[in-house]
Amino acid sequence: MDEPITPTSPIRLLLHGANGRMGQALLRLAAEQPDTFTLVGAVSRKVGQRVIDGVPQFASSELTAAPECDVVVDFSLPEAFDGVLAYCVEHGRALVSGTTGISDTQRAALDAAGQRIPVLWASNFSLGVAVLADLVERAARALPGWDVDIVEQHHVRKLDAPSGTALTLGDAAGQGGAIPRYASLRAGDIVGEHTVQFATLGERIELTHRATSRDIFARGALHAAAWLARRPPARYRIGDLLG
Ligand SMILES: NC(=O)C1=CN([C@@H]2O[C@H](COP(=O)(O)OP(=O)(O)OC[C@H]3O[C@@H](n4cnc5c(N)ncnc54)[C@H](OP(=O)(O)O)[C@@H]3O)[C@@H](O)[C@H]2O)C=CC1
Ligand SMILES: O=C(O)C1=N[C@H](C(=O)O)C[C@H](O)C1
Repeated sequence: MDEPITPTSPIRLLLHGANGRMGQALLRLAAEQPDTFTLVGAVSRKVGQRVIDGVPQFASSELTAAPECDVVVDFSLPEAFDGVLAYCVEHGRALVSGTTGISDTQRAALDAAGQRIPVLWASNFSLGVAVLADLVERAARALPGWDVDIVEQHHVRKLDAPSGTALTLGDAAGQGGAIPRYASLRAGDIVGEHTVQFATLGERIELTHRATSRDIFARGALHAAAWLARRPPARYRIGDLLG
């Protein structure tokens, strides 16, 4: 039987996508907060079962062999997403996911999972982007008929386009009545940049967010994990977390 969770016991965290760029940032930052988190496992596609720096490693095909946890944090790829979501629903684990490029069917599965487990998915866990989305909606509402274009730039290894954040900003513009267009650039090691441009004859507004470190996303996701771990089942949004 699970140990009772008290506010003083660390949250048992299972990391899915641990070998990746985000996974490595999450491992480092979670390990720096031993009073808040106990890392019970790190899951990636290629590893077998072994222990690195005190953290048991599991291949995604062995997910069910991972120890019990209070929350799973997932930053992987769309092809890995169904497996981790099914695991969380079946085993009653809370899920924080930042995996982008997921399909409409996968989004619907997230909604359905909210009936059974606490689940929070966000395309971007930085505070700055949450504020930007709010600004974009207000600007779109205040500027009817203006052209709205969203330009996103990321590192060359990013697979999905437009980025999840660009689509979220597009939704915000849509809430304000705009029909946005998207442009994507892949260059060098850019962590993540998003510009929303509002243009009409004779004038132009640009709202830009630049991420220079993945730690902002990892910190936001860990904050979300600590918040979500002890909540009742529901499909939560980042706005619920930020109030
Ligand atoms: N919401 C947010 O704030 C942010 C979201 N992201 C998103 O997070 C995701 C990860 O980004 P990033 O870390 O840069 O990507 P990486 O490619 O560096 O890492 C992906 C990870 O997923 C694992 N993986 C891939 N396929 C499978 C599979 N079939 N089963 C299990 N695990 C698998 C990889 O394992 P292995 O290495 O063994 O192949 C790796 O650990 C992306 O979708 C990205 O867009 C990124 C930054 C911020
Ligand atoms: O893949 C990335 O790197 C990022 N992905 C997220 C997205 O698709 O918006 C968030 C951030 O921009 C970095």
